Amino acid sequence: MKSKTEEKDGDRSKDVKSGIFASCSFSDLGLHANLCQHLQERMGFEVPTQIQAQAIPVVISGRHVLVNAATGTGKTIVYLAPIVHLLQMYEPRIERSDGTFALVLVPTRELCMQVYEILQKLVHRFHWIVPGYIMGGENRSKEKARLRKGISILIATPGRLLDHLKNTSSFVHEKLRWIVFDEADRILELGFGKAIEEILDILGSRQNSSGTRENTATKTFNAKRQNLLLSATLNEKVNQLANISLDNPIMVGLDKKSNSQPPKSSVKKIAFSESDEEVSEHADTLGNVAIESYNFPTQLIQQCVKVSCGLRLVALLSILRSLLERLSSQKIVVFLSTCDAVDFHYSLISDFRWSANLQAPEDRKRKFVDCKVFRLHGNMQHEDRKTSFQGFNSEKSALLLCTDVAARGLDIPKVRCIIQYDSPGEASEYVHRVGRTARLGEKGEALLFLQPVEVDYMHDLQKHGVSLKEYPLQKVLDSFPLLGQKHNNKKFIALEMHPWVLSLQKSVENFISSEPKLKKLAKDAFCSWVRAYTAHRGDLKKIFMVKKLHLGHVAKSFGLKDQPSLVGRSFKTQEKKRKRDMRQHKPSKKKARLSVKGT
Ligand SMILES: Nc1ncnc2c1ncn2[C@@H]1O[C@H](COP(=O)(O)OP(=O)(O)OP(=O)(O)O)[C@@H](O)[C@H]1O
Repeated sequence: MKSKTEEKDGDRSKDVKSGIFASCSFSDLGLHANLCQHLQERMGFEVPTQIQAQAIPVVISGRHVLVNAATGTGKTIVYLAPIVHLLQMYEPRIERSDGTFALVLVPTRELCMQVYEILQKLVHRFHWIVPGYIMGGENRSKEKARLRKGISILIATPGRLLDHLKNTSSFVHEKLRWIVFDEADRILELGFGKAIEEILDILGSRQNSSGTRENTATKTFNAKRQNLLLSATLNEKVNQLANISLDNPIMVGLDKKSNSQPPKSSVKKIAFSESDEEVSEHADTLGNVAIESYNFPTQLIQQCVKVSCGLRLVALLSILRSLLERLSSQKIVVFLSTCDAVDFHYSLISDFRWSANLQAPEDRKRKFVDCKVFRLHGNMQHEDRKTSFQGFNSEKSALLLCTDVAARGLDIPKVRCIIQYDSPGEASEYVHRVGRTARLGEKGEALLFLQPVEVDYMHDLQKHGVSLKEYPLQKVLDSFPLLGQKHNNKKFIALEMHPWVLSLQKSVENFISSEPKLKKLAKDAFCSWVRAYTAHRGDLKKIFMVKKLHLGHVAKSFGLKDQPSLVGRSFKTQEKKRKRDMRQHKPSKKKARLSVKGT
């Protein structure tokens, strides 16, 4: 028999799910019966989500569309299902020699593989529709061979696509009908703007640069072309992309509750919630589609861990241990700002063994964070990156340490907690990072680490509709027994003096100083972390001020006992080297910033 709490939880989950799923069926949306049956029986999708119910008929109608909906609401099917539906209707049937009919552009390799895998399942009954992918890091000649044979629906990262468009003469795309930009804003943030313009030019799908829409009858714009843009966060960059790539689009998913300015555009707007449905015409250009307030899954618990710099590492390790003790099966993702920081924390967490008794012999020490650990960042070898991502995906209980390379679009089953150990910068990145949990009505929690000097960032997030509760760090620290005894939690004690904190910090420092490789990783991570901290942009510079950092405390947060001046000197040396390299290579400001961020 179910307990009352379980029943309540069940009811709540039903409520959440009813806000996500629509009350119609896939066939009501106009999709082919075979495809609907396949979605239900093979993929387990009983009914469409609300955004699917809203957007699929619009995509089938052939209009250009801009889709905005919360993370994890099923946007991938919004474009893949109508494309498969329309392609399977072609008479005579399409053939491989016809080349590519649909192109899906995504910002990262992991997302490329993920969309490809969903597409593979979706075309299962339509064997004449060939799915394929091309992306950075893969073997070019093998990709050329696959393109020569013909790929009907192609998933691609922008750089590699442009490469093939320029250099692979056997890549047939004359019949291209759809261009989809998934995570459109991220593609542009990663500096692919110029590549996208070139791609649109080569494919003859770019509208004129004056910002006014070209008549679809003009020579460059193919009347049959249908372009789609999707993201959970829209901004001025998407606005620019929309202006150059969409023709008289319909916008689906903008919620009335958001503080968005109504777009001054010829865009038709359809509200996300069915009861809210509204279609309205606006004036001339796409103008301002920036959304200030973001939508979050209602079941997502969002908290903030306020902790001073020197205690960050101990707090992180303790929270991880507490989460894993609370639920034996836990999938946790920790976001860090740089590749070096990922490598250091990965090695530390994988190897650090501990006993509450500091004098205990090595063989009596146990792993402090007892679960499988994975890492993911842009500087890893392509194959390692693949193995790591697939490994974390398939585990029931595991920890992933990563940069923002994992922030977008990734649909990893059963992730219960997102920890933002380093803050995300732009609020839109916060949205995507936390969006890796609480997907499609599942439970999830998100913890954001902030130092006391950074708390203004919470106000910045509040402007975007994010409200954070304080995480009970003291209570968690009190809950750990030292030498078999729990801390007397009736007595308030400053975290800096907390016996658990002191003991753990000392053990971590001893462990790192005894492992030369780890110590080197810690120093590198320290240096790149400080550099990344200086790379915050715009108003965020006033919150994340490097001047306010105590470098000694930063060193402590990497378990370094060295005096800050020593580590600081190596930081200065690296900084000089970086400036010298920059002078030699002269990358654009944007690229320099990205390399500092090092995702
Ligand atoms: N109609 C449906 N019924 C059940 N599950 C669905 C349905 N549509 C999609 N899903 C599942 O929901 C999850 C989220 O889908 P998807 O990754 O497309 O979300 P998204 O909106 O693109 O998220 P993000 O903004 O983070 O990229 C996936 O696991 C997908 O298989």
